[in-house]
Amino acid sequence: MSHAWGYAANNGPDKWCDNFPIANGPRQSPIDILPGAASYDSGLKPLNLKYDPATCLDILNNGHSFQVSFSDDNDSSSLKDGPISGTYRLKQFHFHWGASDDKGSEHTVAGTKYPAELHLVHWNTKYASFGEAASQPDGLAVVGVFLKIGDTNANLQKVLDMFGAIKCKGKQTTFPNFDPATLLPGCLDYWTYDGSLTTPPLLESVTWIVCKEPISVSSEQMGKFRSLLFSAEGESECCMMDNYRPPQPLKGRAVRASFQ
Ligand SMILES: NS(=O)(=O)c1ccc(C(=O)N2CCCN(Cc3ccccc3)CC2)cc1
Ligand SMILES: [Zn+2]
Repeated sequence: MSHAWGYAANNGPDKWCDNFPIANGPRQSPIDILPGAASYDSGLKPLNLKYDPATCLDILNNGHSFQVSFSDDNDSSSLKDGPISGTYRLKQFHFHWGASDDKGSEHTVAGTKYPAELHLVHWNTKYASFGEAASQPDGLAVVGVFLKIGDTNANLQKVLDMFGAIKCKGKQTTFPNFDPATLLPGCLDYWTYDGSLTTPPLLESVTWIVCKEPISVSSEQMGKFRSLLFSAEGESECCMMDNYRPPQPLKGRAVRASFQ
């Protein structure tokens, strides 16, 4: 049976526990990050991100967000060091955003919501595939980057310019030679904690790495995000917005900081 989960009142985050009881589990994401309660860990290494634009494949409207997917049959685009051991390969990146600029991020910082949040999804190569890794406690590492209203982001605009081809759920088009490193902030200081996927199946397999520094996005660019549709061609149009899960209980977890 396919689970028709979404972000509406009848199928949104408050209803996900009906089909995915792990929604009330011990290591759910996102969380509200309290910088004053995070403990600086001098043992945390700098993030070692290596991305090859040649691995960029396509862009897809999956009905919940849009995602840019990468070929992951070698380590050309991968994450090492930081809080993790071994090598994690980049699988895809996607975003979450709000109906207005005062909300949209999944993680919050001392209650502050950003208008959007980028997730770069990586899987642990000690497992055979993303799908296998997604069910393991150390299977995934997701780098989260906040978007903050400011100057137009020319690198992000390259992604937004593809939206005409993926307006509706299920639409996909090729997207060669995009470098996801251009979406990273200049400073890679981060918070890290053990968490989960923020969408069903909400698997508790994610080492979260949330960058302290946001990247910029203009208010007009945020409007472009909201021009995508949750709905498929021929269905009544439903604008894609507020596709974020609110913060979940910390349940005793430690949040570590890579910076003082
Ligand atoms: N917001 S986030 O936490 O960064 C996030 C990261 C990844 C996905 C993701 O790619 N998907 C699509 C399909 C794969 N499933 C896992 C799976 C389920 C069944 C059989 C194998 C793997 C996960 C959801 C979603 C959300
Ligand atoms: Zn996400």
